[in-house]
Amino acid sequence: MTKKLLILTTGGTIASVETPHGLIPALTSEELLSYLPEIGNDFVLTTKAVCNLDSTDMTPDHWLLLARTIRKEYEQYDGFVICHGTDTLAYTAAALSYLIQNSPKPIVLTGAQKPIGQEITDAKANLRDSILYAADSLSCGVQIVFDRKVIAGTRAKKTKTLSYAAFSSINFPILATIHDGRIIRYLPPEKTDGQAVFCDKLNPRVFLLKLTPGISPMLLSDIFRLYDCIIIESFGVGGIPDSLEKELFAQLQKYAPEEKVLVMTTQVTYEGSNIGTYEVGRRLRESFQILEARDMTLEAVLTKMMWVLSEENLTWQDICRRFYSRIDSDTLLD
Ligand SMILES: NC(=O)C[C@H](N)C(=O)O
Repeated sequence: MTKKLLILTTGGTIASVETPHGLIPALTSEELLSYLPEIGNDFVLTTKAVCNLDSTDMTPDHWLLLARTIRKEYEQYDGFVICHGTDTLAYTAAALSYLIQNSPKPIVLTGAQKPIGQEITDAKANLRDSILYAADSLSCGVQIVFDRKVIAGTRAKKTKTLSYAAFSSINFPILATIHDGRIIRYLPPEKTDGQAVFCDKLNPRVFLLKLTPGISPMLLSDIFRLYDCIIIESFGVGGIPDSLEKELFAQLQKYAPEEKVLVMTTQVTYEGSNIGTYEVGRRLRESFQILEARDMTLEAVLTKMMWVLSEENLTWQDICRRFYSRIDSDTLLD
């Protein structure tokens, strides 16, 4: 049977045109697809514009809108392709991985470094590969297809600003590559027979504090007052500098661990954190109940915490269980 796919567009470079003020997303979803006239012979493709933004302007509300749109259309289609700007694509992919879990149908995100209307562009190949991947019977769950690579939705990070190879899979193997329309899978997908589980809430009050040498503790009390979760992006495997420790510990003592959730992660891209390694980190772990991101990407930690804290009245045990639970127990994805 011919596969029916829904192509959702959100803007980004892929749909942008050159203007005197710089690139602006302007193409309609039909115009975008018209650049691949031949692909309509093999699949039934329907397009729908969700928004038309540079992905700099995507927010948690847009992630919820995308999840709601897919939920509404879920039964009508065999798979979904989301065209998205590359700058925050990894955040959207991670957010959708938590908002739509256990999906037997593929939800593929793609974009481009060059607009689809330009003579030299990666947009057509990325869009074509995404459609092929979303139409393949073995595909399932949330993934990014970009520059011939298939990356798990919670493992992608934009690591190049200009190159076509814009995304890397962090601390996890690439799931597949696509060459001349052929999908070569490195990890066999575990297709679930169950139902997709949709979530329609996120808690956006999650703050990222990136440590810099000699950082001032001045803003800590405001951050703790305004946010429900503080992610500290530490330097290496993890540690709290002297300049911050006194005020951080004072703030943590004021709240129960479930009131203000502290998550430790690292600003180093590969190999993850381990706060227990050095004295500068272990003191924190021995004094307070905190979460550790270990090898997760920042994009995944931030969006997962928004999902974890979307439920009300969670105990510390509930928070730990939700944060450390794997969204896919077979492939060990957090
Ligand atoms: N390549 C791109 O798509 C970058 C663009 N600024 C965006 O994220 O929308």
